[in-house]
Amino acid sequence: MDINNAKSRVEELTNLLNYHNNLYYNQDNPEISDYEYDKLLRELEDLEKQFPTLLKKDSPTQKVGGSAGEKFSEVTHTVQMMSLHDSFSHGELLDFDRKVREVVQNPLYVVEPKFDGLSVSCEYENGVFVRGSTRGDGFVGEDITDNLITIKSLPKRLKNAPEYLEVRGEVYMSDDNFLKLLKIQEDNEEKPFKNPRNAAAGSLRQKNSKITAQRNLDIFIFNIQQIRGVTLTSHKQSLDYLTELGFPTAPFYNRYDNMEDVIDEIERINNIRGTFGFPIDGAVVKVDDFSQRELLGATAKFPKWAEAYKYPPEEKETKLLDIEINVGRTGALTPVGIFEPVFISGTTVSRAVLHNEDFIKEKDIRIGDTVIIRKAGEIIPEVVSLKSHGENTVPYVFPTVCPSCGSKVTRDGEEAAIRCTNTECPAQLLRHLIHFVSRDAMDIEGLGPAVLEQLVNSSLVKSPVDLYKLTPMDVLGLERKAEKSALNLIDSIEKSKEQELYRLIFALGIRHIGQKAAKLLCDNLLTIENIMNSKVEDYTNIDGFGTVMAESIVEYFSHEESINLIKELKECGVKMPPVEKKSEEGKFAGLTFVLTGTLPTLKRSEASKMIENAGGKTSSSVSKKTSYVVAGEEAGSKLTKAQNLGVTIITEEQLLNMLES
Ligand SMILES: NC(=O)c1ccc[n+]([C@@H]2O[C@H](COP(=O)([O-])OP(=O)(O)OC[C@H]3O[C@@H](n4cnc5c(N)ncnc54)[C@H](O)[C@@H]3O)[C@@H](O)[C@H]2O)c1
Ligand SMILES: [Zn+2]
Repeated sequence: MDINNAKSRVEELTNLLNYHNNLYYNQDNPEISDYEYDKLLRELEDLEKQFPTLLKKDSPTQKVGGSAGEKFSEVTHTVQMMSLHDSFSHGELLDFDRKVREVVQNPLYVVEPKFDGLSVSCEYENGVFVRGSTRGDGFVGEDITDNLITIKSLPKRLKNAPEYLEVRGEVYMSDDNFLKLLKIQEDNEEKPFKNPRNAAAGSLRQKNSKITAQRNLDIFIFNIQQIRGVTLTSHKQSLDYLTELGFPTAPFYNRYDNMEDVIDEIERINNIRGTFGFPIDGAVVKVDDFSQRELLGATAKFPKWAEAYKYPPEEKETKLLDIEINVGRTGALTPVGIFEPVFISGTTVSRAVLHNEDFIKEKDIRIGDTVIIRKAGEIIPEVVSLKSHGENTVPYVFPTVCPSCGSKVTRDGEEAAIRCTNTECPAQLLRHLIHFVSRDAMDIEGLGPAVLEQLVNSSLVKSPVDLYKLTPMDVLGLERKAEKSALNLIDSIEKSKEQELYRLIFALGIRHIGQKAAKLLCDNLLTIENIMNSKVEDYTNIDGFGTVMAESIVEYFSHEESINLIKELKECGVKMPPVEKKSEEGKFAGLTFVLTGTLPTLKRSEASKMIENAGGKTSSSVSKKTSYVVAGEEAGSKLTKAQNLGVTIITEEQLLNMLES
């Protein structure tokens, strides 16, 4: 690869990883498996090693991926909460050992399970739990004290405690509690969490600590961040001490003086990892002696005295019995493999995603074949590859008509997806309705998929408008609907007429318009009429709005059906209240700032806060719409871009002066 290719791949990987970091850390809703994420991160790390000039200070390889959200108040960590460097092979562990031995002599290593949950810090003053926080970006986290209090296994009072103690641990959800939660979510027809880690993170970062309490989280404490009044000299000693104080610590943490034994221990843990009852995604090797740790030091992101070993995702062979085709909301046909049930990573599974037509063709996967499936911490596993063809199997032919409505399907251009374009397709209608009533959209309680399916099948509902025409008698005619719940349902449909405008825009299910984009549209264009009648340029003038999104809206409202839908919804009483324009308060109202490089005194999060408090906006990328770029030391590509675009560049000092003046 030459430097130019490498440069564009580095940029691409950086964007991708930042995108997935946001989904994973801030929304607890990853799109790809950890395994796939780790592969992308490793590719970036390798490219940066090969082309050191491409290494940026804010690369995902150089910083912890999270950030403190707006839901909670911020906590500044006295001791940085770092990440761990990953190894994926025994060879990499030997490299780690070699590097350690270049600095210190005769290291002892402690090996412990790597819990798969959410990293937290807990502080105790004179033995009383006073504060707990998330890792955030490692420097500033979120105050989640109230939520941590609900965790039974976390001691709130310590006996014989030191004057001050800050410990670090991992909040997790046990396998049992995770399976229970999935069952509850299924019964309530809620979107299930993808894996125990996301369930733990999603449950802990709840504004309402009552919800956290219901989720039955647990915690393991694995480190002392700060202590006053007691002196400890090694990791093993501090884990023993934590156990003595009553903290839940790892069920085993053994110490070794050579890498062969360390690797044996790591593999022993791997072989029994399904039996623990709590989720782990690897093992951690740590230099035991604190004075040796000091000599080894740290990078910006992780200590050089510890290494994580990530276990490969579990893979199993099974027989493919059938291929089912699901029709999604936008009409996309997705193949799902149905196979002989297998037990994998803690659960029995019998369905797996088969991606798309190209995937099936490329691997020549046929019904009756033996395939390899993998579950990389996800609940719905995926087919990885073909193991062997079964007897008398024939190549799979992807349907040319929609399995739901029988219309001919199309495949547009480059896209791998095959779609049914019939606007009256019942399968699409059902998906569309499920989306329309969902919690983030019109939020109609009591209208789960099962009820909607009956409404669609009985032809009572042919479009979202029909929901607003339902009578209690219609609903009572459905299976398993008692009078009370029928009335409740009509009531919640009625209530949804008052929903804010952005919810309706999101509910329409316009391609590329998620909840955030819907909010942007409403905040800037204020009324449904403006949103329906604007031109591509009007949309792209909105900060955060791209051409793809703009074109998608224009295309959506170019159809008569879309215009009629809005009209009929209005006639049925859906309010679509106009958005009140935010009063232009604060010195920085209407201004957008981009921060880049290391500022001399402020952390970036602090500077952002100050800008936002003054009514300004901050953005992570420079465009023509940027008002100011605040540049610190070692500012990289954003600075160059600002110069090219002629955006005003200021220093931290100038920013502070502007705020004060
Ligand atoms: N699927 C996605 O889209 C996606 C996106 C971002 C990150 N991720 C996952 O998150 C990982 C990166 O997250 P990270 O930076 O938190 O690193 P990490 O989770 O791989 O390792 C660091 C963490 O391990 C935890 N830990 C658990 N047991 C421990 C023990 N015994 N000792 C010390 N620490 C222990 C700590 O809380 C620490 O924060 C990636 O490798 C990836 O697997 C996935
Ligand atoms: Zn169809």
